[in-house]
Amino acid sequence: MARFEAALVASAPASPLRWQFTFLAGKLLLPEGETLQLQPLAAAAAPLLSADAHYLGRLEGVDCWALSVSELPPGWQAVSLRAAMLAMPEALLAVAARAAQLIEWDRAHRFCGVCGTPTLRKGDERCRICPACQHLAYPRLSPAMMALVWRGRELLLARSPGFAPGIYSALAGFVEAGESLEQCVLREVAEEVGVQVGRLQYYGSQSWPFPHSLMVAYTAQWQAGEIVPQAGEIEDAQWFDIDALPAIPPRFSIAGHLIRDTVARLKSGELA
Ligand SMILES: NC(=O)c1ccc[n+]([C@@H]2O[C@H](COP(=O)([O-])OP(=O)(O)OC[C@H]3O[C@@H](n4cnc5c(N)ncnc54)[C@H](O)[C@@H]3O)[C@@H](O)[C@H]2O)c1
Ligand SMILES: [Mg+2]
Ligand SMILES: [Zn+2]
Repeated sequence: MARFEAALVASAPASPLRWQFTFLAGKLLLPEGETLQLQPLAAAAAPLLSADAHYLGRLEGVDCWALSVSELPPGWQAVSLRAAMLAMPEALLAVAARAAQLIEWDRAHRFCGVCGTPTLRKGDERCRICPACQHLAYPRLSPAMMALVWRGRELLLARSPGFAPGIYSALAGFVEAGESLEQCVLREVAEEVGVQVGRLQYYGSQSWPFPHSLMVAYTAQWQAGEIVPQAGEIEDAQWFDIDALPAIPPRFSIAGHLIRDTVARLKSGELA
């Protein structure tokens, strides 16, 4: 796995190349005409690093920066972050997720949420501070559970209205104030598909920059209840035999990893 060293400021002499994640209204800028492959830029390449760029750290010794621009520089194209991330190598995915979330945080916290005063970036940590009331705004994360419900050789997969046609996935839902992740799994599964689950097993997590989710994924065994899809949230939900799955998300998302790895565990008898 490529080594990424996070940092707030560049500590060593600048590398001749740099990874630069430049955003325009939430879209990622890539040099025109290229495929969706983000390429390291020569240090002097446009768009030049502006003073409010965010230094992210070093990926395999190459400096990584994030910045936002207000108009499209000549010779660049704006592409969807999701589409670009689908084409990125794994190591770059995490840096792109960090870049996107810092740009969104910087954009959404320019004024103090307490007194409305314009905020400033703190020099010693990733934080915006209000010069009037000292209120601190750190980059916001929204924890969200993901649950793959299983029963014997079957998986409970669902689709939300915004999913690509035919795609089914694991259930997902934001953790609410005062709730643990486990309580969120039980609540969201009951709300979204009407069944009760148990034997929660942690699977893994993923930073998900749309716009600032932190996905925490579990497998959960069905305990009771018939599927009743939540109107408005869940377009369809069904039990699928592990040898007859519908189209599922690619391995780019933790849902894609979770479903494929759980199928393997059910087939091997590791999960039973
Ligand atoms: N990486 C993956 O594999 C994967 C797969 C599915 C969903 N997700 C993500 O999981 C997250 C939650 O999924 P969901 O949309 O089903 O959530 P959900 O089931 O809780 O329902 C979404 C609703 O939650 C509310 N909401 C929006 N932002 C919120 C926030 N930050 N905190 C609390 N409530 C909020 C809104 O009313 C929204 O309609 C989303 O960011 C989604 O993109 C990731
Ligand atoms: Mg949901
Ligand atoms: Zn303030």
